Amino acid sequence: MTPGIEVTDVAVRYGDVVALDGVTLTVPAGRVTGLVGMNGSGKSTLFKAITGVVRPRHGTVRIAGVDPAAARRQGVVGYVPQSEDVDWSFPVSVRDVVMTGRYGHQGFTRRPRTQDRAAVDEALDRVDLAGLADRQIGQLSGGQRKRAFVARGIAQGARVLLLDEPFAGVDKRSEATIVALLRELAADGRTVLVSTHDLHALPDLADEAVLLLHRVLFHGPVADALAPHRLSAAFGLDLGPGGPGEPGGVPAGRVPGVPPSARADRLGAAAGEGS
Ligand SMILES: Nc1ncnc2c1ncn2[C@@H]1O[C@H](COP(=O)(O)OP(=O)(O)OP(=O)(O)O)[C@@H](O)[C@H]1O
Repeated sequence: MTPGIEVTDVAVRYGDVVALDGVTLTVPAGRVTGLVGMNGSGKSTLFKAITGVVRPRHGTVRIAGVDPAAARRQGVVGYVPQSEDVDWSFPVSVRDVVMTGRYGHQGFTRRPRTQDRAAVDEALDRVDLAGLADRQIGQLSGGQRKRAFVARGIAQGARVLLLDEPFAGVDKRSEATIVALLRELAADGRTVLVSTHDLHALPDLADEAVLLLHRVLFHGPVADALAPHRLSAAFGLDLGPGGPGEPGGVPAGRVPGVPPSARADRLGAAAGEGS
């Protein structure tokens, strides 16, 4: 089977800031992979390199066997942005957001055809949002908003789904719904790469985990990624003798001191990424 994403020796800098340095990683299709790292470790930059939004100084990225530009043209990658990257007051409905996933199928007139409407309805059904399709996107809960963007990826026909912090601002019940959905989408053969600070969510969410700190510190089974010495290296913390939530370890859940960054692009810009 073609690997979902192959990143080879990728380096990205912003001026003097080294965001990624020698990142080599193969993300398999048919599994959910968790991308874990502290604030500023390069997770969003890795997503941007995969979607072709930033061009690495050196190294290569292949998505389902093609380069990021071709993957973008072919609609191979679906991107679910961080909540902070979306203007939720933008006057568009949930259906409109999902329809942006069909742009690549519509030709330059961007006029939805019957098959586009059918694909959008099917995607909304799949994420259980059919009943909320005509609501303004900002009137959804945090978890529903994430599912709307997942539906956009499904409508697009994306074989690779990238989710940037999908559990930030989402309650536990919605989180469980999203985890179940992502597992189903991976079981269909898609590649699912999810960045998260939420170590508590990781065992249910992911089949494997990548620890990132500008380079890949570890890639393997989730249980091994959660070993205290590995988390300590990834987060620069003294976690004590136990792992997260264990005696002597940091409290279960979010790692302290690593809040999601606050960025505020327009919905249109976010919706354009990866589509
Ligand atoms: N546009 C930019 N210009 C300059 N530096 C940047 C830019 N974007 C990111 N950086 C820097 O690159 C490094 C990696 O940032 P990146 O956003 O990829 O990390 P992250 O792991 O996604 O963090 P977060 O959890 O906050 O989203 C950080 O040091 C960040 O300050």
